[in-house]
Amino acid sequence: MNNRIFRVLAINAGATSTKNGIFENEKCIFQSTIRHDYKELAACGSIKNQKKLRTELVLNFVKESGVELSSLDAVVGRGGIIKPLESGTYSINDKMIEDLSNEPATIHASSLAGIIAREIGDSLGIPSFIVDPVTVDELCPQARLTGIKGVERQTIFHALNSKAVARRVCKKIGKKYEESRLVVAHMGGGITVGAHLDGRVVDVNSATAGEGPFSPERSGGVPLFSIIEMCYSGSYSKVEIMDLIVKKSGMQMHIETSDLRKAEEMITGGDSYAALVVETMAYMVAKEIGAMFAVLSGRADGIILTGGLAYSTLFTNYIKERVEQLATVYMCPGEDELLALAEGALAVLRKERAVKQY
Ligand SMILES: Nc1ncnc2c1ncn2[C@@H]1O[C@H](COP(=O)(O)OP(=O)(O)O)[C@@H](O)[C@H]1O
Ligand SMILES: CCCC(=O)OP(=O)(O)O
Repeated sequence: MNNRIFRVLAINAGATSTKNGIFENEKCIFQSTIRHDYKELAACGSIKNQKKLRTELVLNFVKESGVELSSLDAVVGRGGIIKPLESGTYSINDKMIEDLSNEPATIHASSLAGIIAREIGDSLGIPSFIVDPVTVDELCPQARLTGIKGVERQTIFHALNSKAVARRVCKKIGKKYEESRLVVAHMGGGITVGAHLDGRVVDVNSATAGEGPFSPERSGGVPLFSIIEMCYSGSYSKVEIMDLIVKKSGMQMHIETSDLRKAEEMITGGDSYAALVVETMAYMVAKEIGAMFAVLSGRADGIILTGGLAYSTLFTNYIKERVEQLATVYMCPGEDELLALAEGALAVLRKERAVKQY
């Protein structure tokens, strides 16, 4: 049974991209990364309304691959903002679809991958899964409490890739992930920096809740009173404020692009404000790494820089300058999300791992 070759379609909807892969067992036989123009997505009006565009892109991808849809054994998508849960592979059931279709899931594109995976899976009569969604919750009690009783922190972060690259680095340095201490900074459309202690992410800034560094399109932590003033100014609806924090702020608000490559071109062209914005984003990542280093009591086996922004030497050099005294910095540019999704689905198809129910 385990010698069988399984074909899996993996879908990863990110804030600025749609990434797809077709796997034959662990081997990726066809892959694509579609980087969306900010205006193309904005024209859809809402994340929900991006579903048609992104579904068409996934189906075109399969068509171009030459792989028959009917030859697939499973479809797996990146999970979105659903209820907090433990790490693992989950079957996409009706309750999950309901939660992926409603607030707060609808503020981030990751929810679309699960919805699209289920639709394609159902149309083919094959199972659909999500793996390590963005709401994997392993926070230590001290990371959960806030200064306002009843207001607790919730993890919304790049769980899938952060854990996948942490495992990869552990393999390289001859450690078990379950016995390691790492700081992992995932830097994409959103930026999250987590403290991984013995295989659990015990603290991490939320990607969407106005915490941590600003990112290509998120505000990160901002002075609360200024936001309260904006909320009561009469100039913004609730949705507009949330959109500002999650989709329309950060680097993009400052210099009108969420594409770091374009920002680098601006800097090369002599734009000193673009230079300040990019350097500040890196400064904030370094500051968050320092905070997570403290969470690990000042002892870490390494610091990992990953995500699309980690391709930029300019950006990562700014970070390294400030943190390389703390621990060895490992570079894992891009992400391992498609492979991690496929692996999660394969483990269930091979009955090596029990599928979890939402
Ligand atoms: N080669 C590169 N050099 C510099 N920046 C890059 C490169 N590739 C991607 N990026 C930047 O990484 C960011 C997107 O990261 P990514 O992890 O793909 O995001 P998401 O998954 O949120 O869509 C964008 O700002 C993009 O411009
Ligand atoms: C919602 C948490 C993960 C996240 O921010 O993903 P992107 O960087 O793909 O937007």
